[in-house]
Amino acid sequence: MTTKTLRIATRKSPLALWQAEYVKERLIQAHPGLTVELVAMSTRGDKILDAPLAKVGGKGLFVKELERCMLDGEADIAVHSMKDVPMEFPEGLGLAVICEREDPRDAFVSNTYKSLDELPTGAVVGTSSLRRQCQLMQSRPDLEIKWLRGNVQTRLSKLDDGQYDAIILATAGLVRLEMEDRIAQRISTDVSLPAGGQGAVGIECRTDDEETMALLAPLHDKNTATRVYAERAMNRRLEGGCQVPIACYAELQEDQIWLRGLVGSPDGKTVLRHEVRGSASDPEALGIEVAEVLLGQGAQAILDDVYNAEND
Ligand SMILES: NCc1[nH]cc(CCC(=O)O)c1CC(=O)O
Repeated sequence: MTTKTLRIATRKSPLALWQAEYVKERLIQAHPGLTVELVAMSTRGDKILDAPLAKVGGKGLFVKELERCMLDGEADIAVHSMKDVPMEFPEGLGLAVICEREDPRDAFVSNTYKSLDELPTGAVVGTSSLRRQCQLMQSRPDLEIKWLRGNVQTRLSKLDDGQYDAIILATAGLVRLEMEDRIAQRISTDVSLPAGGQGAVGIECRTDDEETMALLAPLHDKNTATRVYAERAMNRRLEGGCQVPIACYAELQEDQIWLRGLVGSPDGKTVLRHEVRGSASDPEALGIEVAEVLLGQGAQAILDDVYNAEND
């Protein structure tokens, strides 16, 4: 029995709160007697909804404010969607645990059409992810991609208003929010390769807080972590910032990792792909290998164009 209280810093969006509650429940299950409190905060990224996210500091913005909360000692841990976690951590903080992955695929959501293939020529599809846009445009250059931001509920209400024929969201978010019935199609990873870390929840804490790290340990899922380490190593080598058309996805096949990576132009006209299979004992090496092949194919020029366009 422990009598400790652990505080979780979290954003107030429904998905962030779900993830924090999930970690809280699992911690209490693993450690009867442990008290877990949520410290919910509105971050700047949640308040500024009219500007492109990249212009208000990127997705990393959400994470930074939670990190400040831990460094100030107002919270002990922060729970994140792994795909939103920047590659580098501030001094004194680190990723302690990665929990078991939910379905990593992108979801096709529509009130009219059952699948991507059913969309008529010129249909309007909502997403603000350059990764999704690039892959959609590659397989369906006739589609019109329209900007879509906000949390999952906001995005769904814009679809329901009739502003889009379909929108693309992460399956994991919809499943967690018990809105699985909104998913018309789980898009094959061959058609839309996910973002690194998509569908996985990670927990960050102070690296000198051994007591907390020991409490978190039972939540770690080794297989998910191996896969996500490979994906993040690729992103890190490509210096994949917040809003870039980079995709990667690792699967385990016995003791092998199969890692697929992609960098493409937002219009889908240039799409570089590479995949490797290799030992699961060194996931980072595989991530770096895929990144270097993509760089050899010209990935840097594509990424530079995206960064320059963003800064216009
Ligand atoms: N970009 C925001 C975000 N961050 C994590 C998820 C979904 C859950 C996950 O991937 O873990 C979403 C929503 C979405 O992309 O539809």
